[in-house]
Amino acid sequence: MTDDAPLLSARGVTKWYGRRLGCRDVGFDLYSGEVIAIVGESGSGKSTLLRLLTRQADLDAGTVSYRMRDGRLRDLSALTDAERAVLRRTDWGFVHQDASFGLRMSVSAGGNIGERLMSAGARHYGDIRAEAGRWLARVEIDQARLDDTPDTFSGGMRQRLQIACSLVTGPRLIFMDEPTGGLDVSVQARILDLLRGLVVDLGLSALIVTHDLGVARLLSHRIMVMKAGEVIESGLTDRVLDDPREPYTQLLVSSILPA
Ligand SMILES: Nc1ncnc2c1ncn2[C@@H]1O[C@H](COP(=O)(O)OP(=O)(O)OP(=O)(O)O)[C@@H](O)[C@H]1O
Repeated sequence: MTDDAPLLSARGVTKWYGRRLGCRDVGFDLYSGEVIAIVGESGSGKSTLLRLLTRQADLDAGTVSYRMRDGRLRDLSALTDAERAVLRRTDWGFVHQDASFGLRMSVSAGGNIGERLMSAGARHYGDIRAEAGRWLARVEIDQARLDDTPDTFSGGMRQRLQIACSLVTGPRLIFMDEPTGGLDVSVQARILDLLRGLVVDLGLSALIVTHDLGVARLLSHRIMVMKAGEVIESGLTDRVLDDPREPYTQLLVSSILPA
């Protein structure tokens, strides 16, 4: 397996909720160092797709494969629960819109980062605490807040802490679901700046679900546009946003549709 092989590969990914379509026949390859944004209006299937890719929900049809650290592309369905858990704890990071999905709100900031480090095998208390402090600084949270709990943090600080927790184990792939949703515009801008810097510095791959085309423009190399559960257009971000081919994408870009 060469480095040209995709990191994540989806084929024919399909999910029904009873008779309601979640998503249908989605296929794409994500390469190392690449950021793909999944955009579309509310209910178009973005979060469903993300849950299927991370195997938080079962597929009705299709496959999702991931290139493991040993270079082998493995079908995620063929992994044991333990192997999937290791991926989630170490090689994948998650940033949720709702920080309470990604953080333990009554555990200190240092404890949140430390737990993730320990689940990846770290044992030495002093090292864990030092690493947690470094990561707080890296996401621009005052290290004096190391022992404070996230329920005393602002929304922006919680997102920064989620980012620190997800990156501390050196993951290769980050999944983000509306990472700046619900934040003030100025707070959003600073977090997007931080994310953009980290993605570049660490050479991360990421999949970002967003209804905000500005977020997609700033962070992603490629875009997939979803409508009613299907990917109706995909391509390089600038091409899709500056020269959308599908009438639906044109409406989305001109903000006529509620994104
Ligand atoms: N757990 C569920 N049970 C039943 N139907 C669901 C479930 N989750 C999603 N759906 C349906 O699947 C379709 C896609 O929803 P999904 O949440 O993936 O869209 P979305 O693009 O992420 O929307 P939003 O931006 O509002 O989160 C919708 O019709 C939704 O009602």
